[in-house]
Amino acid sequence: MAETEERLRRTMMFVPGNNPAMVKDAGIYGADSIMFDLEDAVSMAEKDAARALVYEALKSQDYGNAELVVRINGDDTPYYHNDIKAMVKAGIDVIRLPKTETADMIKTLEADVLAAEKEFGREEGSTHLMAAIESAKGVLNAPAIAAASDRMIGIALSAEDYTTDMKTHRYPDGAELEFARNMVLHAARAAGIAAFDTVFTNMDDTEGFYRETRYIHQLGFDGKSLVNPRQIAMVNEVYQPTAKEIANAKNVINAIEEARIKGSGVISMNGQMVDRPVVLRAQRVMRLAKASHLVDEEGNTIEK
Ligand SMILES: CC(C)(COP(=O)(O)OP(=O)(O)OC[C@H]1O[C@@H](n2cnc3c(N)ncnc32)[C@H](O)[C@@H]1OP(=O)(O)O)[C@@H](O)C(=O)NCCC(=O)NCCSC(=O)C[C@@](O)(CC(=O)O)C(=O)O
Ligand SMILES: [Mg+2]
Repeated sequence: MAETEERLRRTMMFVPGNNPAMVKDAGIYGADSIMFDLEDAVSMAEKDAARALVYEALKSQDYGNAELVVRINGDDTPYYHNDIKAMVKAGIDVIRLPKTETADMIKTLEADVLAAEKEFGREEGSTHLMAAIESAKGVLNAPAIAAASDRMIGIALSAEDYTTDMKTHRYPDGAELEFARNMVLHAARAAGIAAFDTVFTNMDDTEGFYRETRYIHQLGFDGKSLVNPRQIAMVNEVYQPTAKEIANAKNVINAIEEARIKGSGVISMNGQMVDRPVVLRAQRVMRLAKASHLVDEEGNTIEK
C-alpha cells in the first residue's frame, strides 16, 4: 500500500489473547485489522500468559496484510507497562488504549511507547495508537483525545462499557448511542483519523447486525469492532459499493482527469457539478471496490 493511500479499516476483529487456537488462526478470516485482546476478554490469572502468547504469535505467525492491533490493559492496572513493552518489542502496528477518558492518557501512552521503542531499538514513531471511548467522560473529551498525538490512527466507541456508565443498556434501535456515535465520529473526522463503531454481541441476530452496520455506514464510520469472524463478510457486504456507484466513480475520475488536462478543476457531468469532494468520494469508492475484489488494480470490472 502506498504511504499516502488511506488504509481500509472496515473490520477490526477482537481475538482473545488467551486463546491459542483463535490467536493462531486469526489471519484466515480476512479482517482488515486483527485486534488481540489482553484486557477484558482475559482473566486476571491469565494476563501474563496471554501477553506471552500474543508476543510469540506476533513474532512467528504470518497475518498477511492485516493491520495488527493489541488492546492493552489500562494504566490503572499492574499489566499496562509490561503490555506496552512486550507489544512494542514484538513490532505491533497499533496499540488500542481501553477506557480512554482524557487526552493526557494518550500523551502518557505516547511517552511510554516512545520509551519502549528506544529500549527495543524500534523505529521511533512506528507504533501507532488508538483510543477506545467507553464512558460519558471519554465521549465529552473525544475531540481532545482524537487530536492528542500524531500517532493516533482512530478512535472507537465501546458501547458495552459506555451504556453501563450511562446507567442504561443496549436497545435494538440504538437511540442510547446516538450522541456518543456522533461525538466519536465528529471527533475522528475533525482530527483526520478513523472512526470505529462498537461491537455487536448477539451472534444469532443477523438482521440486527445488518441494520446496525447499514446505519453506521450511512453515518460515515470507517468500520466496526467485531467479536466473531462471521461478522466480517456482512460488514464487507454493506461497505462494498454497488455497480452503479462504481460506474459513476469511474466516470467522475475520467471526467476530472480530462478537465485537469484542459486546465479546469470543476466540470459538469450529466447536469451534476463535479469538484474536489466529489472526486475524493469517487476515489474512495474505487478503493473499496478494489478491496472488495469488484475491480482490478486498473479499475476494470472483475467478471464473477
Ligand atoms: C462470541 C464468541 C464467544 C462466539 O463463539 P462461537 O463458538 O459461537 O463462535 P463460532 O462462530 O462458532 O466460531 C467459528 C470459528 O471461528 C473461531 N472464532 C470465533 N470467534 C473468534 C474470534 N473472535 N477470533 C478468532 N477466531 C474466532 C472459533 O474458534 C471457530 O473456529 P473453529 O473451531 O476452527 O471453526 C466468540 O466469537 C468469541 O469469543 N469472540 C471474542 C469475544 C471477545 O473478544 N470479547 C471481548 C471484546 S468485546 C468487549 O470487551 C466489550 C467492549 O470493551 C468492546 C470495545 O471496546 O469495542 C465494550 O465495552 O463495548
Ligand atoms: Mg469495554
